[in-house]
Amino acid sequence: MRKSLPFIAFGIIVLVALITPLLPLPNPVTMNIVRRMASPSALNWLGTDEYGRDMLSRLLWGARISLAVAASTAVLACLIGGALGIVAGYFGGWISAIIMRATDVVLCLPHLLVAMLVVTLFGPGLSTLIPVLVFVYIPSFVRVAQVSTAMIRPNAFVEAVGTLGARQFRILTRTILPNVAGPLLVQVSLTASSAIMLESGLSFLGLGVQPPAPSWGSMIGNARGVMNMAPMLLVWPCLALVLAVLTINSVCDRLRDLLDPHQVAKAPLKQTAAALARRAASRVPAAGDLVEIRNLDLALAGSGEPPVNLVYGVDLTVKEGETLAIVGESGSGKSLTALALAGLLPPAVQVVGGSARLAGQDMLSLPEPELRMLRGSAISMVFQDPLSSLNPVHTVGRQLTEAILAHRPMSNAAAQAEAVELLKLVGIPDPVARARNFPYEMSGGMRQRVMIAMAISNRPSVVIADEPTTALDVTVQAQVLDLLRDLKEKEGIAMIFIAHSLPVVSEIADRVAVMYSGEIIEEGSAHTVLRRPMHPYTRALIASSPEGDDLPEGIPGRVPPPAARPSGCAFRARCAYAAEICATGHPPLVSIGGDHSTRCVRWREIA
Ligand SMILES: Nc1ncnc2c1ncn2[C@@H]1O[C@H](COP(=O)(O)OP(=O)(O)OP(=O)(O)O)[C@@H](O)[C@H]1O
Repeated sequence: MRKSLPFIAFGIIVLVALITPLLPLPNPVTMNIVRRMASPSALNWLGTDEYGRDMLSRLLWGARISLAVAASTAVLACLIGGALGIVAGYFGGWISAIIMRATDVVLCLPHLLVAMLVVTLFGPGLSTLIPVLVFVYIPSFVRVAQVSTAMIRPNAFVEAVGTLGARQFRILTRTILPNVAGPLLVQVSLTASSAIMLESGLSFLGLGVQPPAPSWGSMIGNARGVMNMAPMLLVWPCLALVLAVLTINSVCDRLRDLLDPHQVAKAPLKQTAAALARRAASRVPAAGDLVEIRNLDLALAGSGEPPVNLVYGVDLTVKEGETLAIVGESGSGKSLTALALAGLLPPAVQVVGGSARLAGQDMLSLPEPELRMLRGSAISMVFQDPLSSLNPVHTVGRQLTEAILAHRPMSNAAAQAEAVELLKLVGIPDPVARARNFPYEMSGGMRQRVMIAMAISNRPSVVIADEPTTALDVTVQAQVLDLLRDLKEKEGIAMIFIAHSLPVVSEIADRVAVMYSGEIIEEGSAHTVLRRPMHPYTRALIASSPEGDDLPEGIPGRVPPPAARPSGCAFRARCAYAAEICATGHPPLVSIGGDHSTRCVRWREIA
């Protein structure tokens, strides 16, 4: 309820502004000199102004103008600035240079002075005010959209859509736009509250909404002259202004929280978080599966387009204390499968079927607030790049302390002591001094240890480690793998370990699932899959990163893009064992003894 309060308050403000013409209020511009500056009464609930006009009526009609100016300014600036920013971020080069330099120039101009100049030249009124406000707010949208697009542009999925022959316009609108919509939406709400302030400032100076039309700014300006005799005339419009801006800012904060699934739960949720985590833990069937992913189908949904399947019918289970490794080349669907379990799928990717249960709780049907409480407490993640996952402006000790306090109510001092213990547990020497370091003061290996400490800080039942050693050099890789293995043995935490290379997972995994082109093609105990691989793709993966002095053998070709997945076996175009039968029908995942299964129809010949 507390979380939806800003939306409720905003909804009430908008509703009241919309129905103002229907309310039985006195005309906001009709003067009544006899009742000048009258005190509040049954006739005029908030009294009258210096011309005898009803204050309540003027406030509500003024709200309509303020909100209309704010909404049209924010939407128009978002459309123009967002489009320019996406184009600049996507194409880069001279196009970006021109757009961004022009943006810099506009940003250098003081908003209020530009608005005053234009309004003075072209005359006051809404038809001048709105375009000038749109002009001064466009640059902030350009910047947000440009930065977000430039960050998404290098991702494999953007290139994949391009290689399918999609036109630039389609890539921009269907692939990039859904990924930058979140930050743009937050900017819309920020701009709306800022535009209300600017409009009021201009109206106060007599350059905005023209009398006798009511506007909060002009009401403040008029009340200033009579504030000695009727101070409340100044209070009401100021109060309306403060309330509207505060409400829009709170909506903006909530939007940011809702649109950023990586945010951890805030302090008020501590009790519920702990309760949920306990509830989740208590649901674990005695010797049952902690994680149970069944028939998971994920797709890239474009408006009006048939969805492109990215992950097909994935079935996976992880028992308590067990480590499951998901292995495969880039683009095989490993990360999306794990992200679905954590409720962290990118906005463009949708669940089209199946379930992903953690301790019996279907994570795909949980609302975001509950998911957020479980993240960090029942399930946590270690990402590939610790530098971008750690906040550069806080010490690692503080970040660890906050991670603990977000889920467990305790004193700050106790959380700090626990943070130091955690640093010690993950093998960081001199943990008390290291807790005071900023992330940039640590080596890559140290930072990854901090990330691991953070992931286990609330004793989750399962940790997802998404290529945690890829960004590290070989020696440090081995140390981090040793640490994860130790933690798994000492703490009994289950783990889903995502990797490209099979030898890496041989160190740590109990079971291995090999993924190719969105589906599992082989699964079994780590020992069996590594010693007796029964799918040519698994064999090729092992040969591509051999142990010892053997030379690696590259796998010819590349993973087919999701929209161009061939019929039959998806690996057949790259497979040395491919035969006619591989092109007919989709090969099922068949059990070939014990818990070992493969999707290769020719596994007997391979054996
Ligand atoms: N936000 C997204 N929008 C559109 N497509 C996406 C998105 N994220 C992933 N994909 C696509 O989904 C498919 C599977 O991606 P996923 O990241 O799960 O692969 P992966 O095996 O984990 O690869 P990597 O090892 O590179 O992380 C890829 O084709 C990828 O391009």
